[in-house]
Amino acid sequence: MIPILQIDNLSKRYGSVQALKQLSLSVEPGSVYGLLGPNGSGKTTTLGIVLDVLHASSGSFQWFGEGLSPKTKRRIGAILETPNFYPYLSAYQNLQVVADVKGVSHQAIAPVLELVGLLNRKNSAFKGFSLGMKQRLALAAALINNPEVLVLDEPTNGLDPQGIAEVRELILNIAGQGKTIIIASHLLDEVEKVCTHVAVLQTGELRAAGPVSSILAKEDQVFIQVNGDESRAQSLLLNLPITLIKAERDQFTLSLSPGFTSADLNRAFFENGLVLSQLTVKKKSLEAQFLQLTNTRNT
Ligand SMILES: Nc1ncnc2c1ncn2[C@@H]1O[C@H](COP(=O)(O)OP(=O)(O)OP(=O)(O)O)[C@@H](O)[C@H]1O
Repeated sequence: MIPILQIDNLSKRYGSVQALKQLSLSVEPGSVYGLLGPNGSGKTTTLGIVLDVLHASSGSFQWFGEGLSPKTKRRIGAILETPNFYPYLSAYQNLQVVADVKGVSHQAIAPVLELVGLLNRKNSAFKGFSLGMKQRLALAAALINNPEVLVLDEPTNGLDPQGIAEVRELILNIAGQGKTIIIASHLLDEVEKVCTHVAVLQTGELRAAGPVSSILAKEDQVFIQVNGDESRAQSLLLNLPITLIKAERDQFTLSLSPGFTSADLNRAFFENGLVLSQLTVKKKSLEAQFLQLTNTRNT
């Protein structure tokens, strides 16, 4: 399958600041892809480059397997900054302006207002909107030409808890319609709640990337391969203090309950006459490391 976005060895230097170092990642269709990192880790720089607002120092990227062109740009909707609308125009009138700029029929306005929950406020002036409503109107504007991908930079920044919940729910709704979404966020909690995949950035370097469930796993995960009787291994595992995450022939991924170590697991197999040909522990430390980096869970 052709990735929605493929980034290869992207680097960016601002004078003496190396903002991005050899970043490579791939966003698959239908995913909600989080770029997670503390302030200054290079998220906005990455989005700026792939949206053609900034130039990379080196490296390349492709959208839909092609270079960026007016045609590919039309397939991407983006909100990079706090949205700017005309304060005295209504939500509907502001979207008329956006529709005209993008060459879209005004018939597209009502459905996107409905999607973001602002249809009943369509005649209210923008200046009276809460920050959450302003952000939802920005999402409506980004969606008006029905793009395949939505790119959002810190979409819940500055919102109150209710606004945050509304915008996150809306993002999930939009993803549910089959759109691919790329979100930059410094909030681990946000990425866990909204994203299917994550790339963790620190000072411009990729620390880890993959499905959220494996990258931000709560427990240490242990991968084992059994030499010999797979079904006996299965039944032994059922009687041990572990949670089975994945079983594939003679290979098992599991998490250990507190107090039960990988040495205990190895001994249990040995005592039951089964030999492990491989035992690898994937530390949960990424979450711990990330929390240390950002020093917060939800600010
Ligand atoms: N125009 C610029 N000139 C010089 N340095 C810059 C410029 N823009 C960004 N930087 C630096 O590049 C690094 C990456 O910044 P970037 O804004 O991409 O990070 P970020 O993860 O998006 O953080 P934030 O959420 O704070 O925007 C930082 O060290 C930042 O200070």
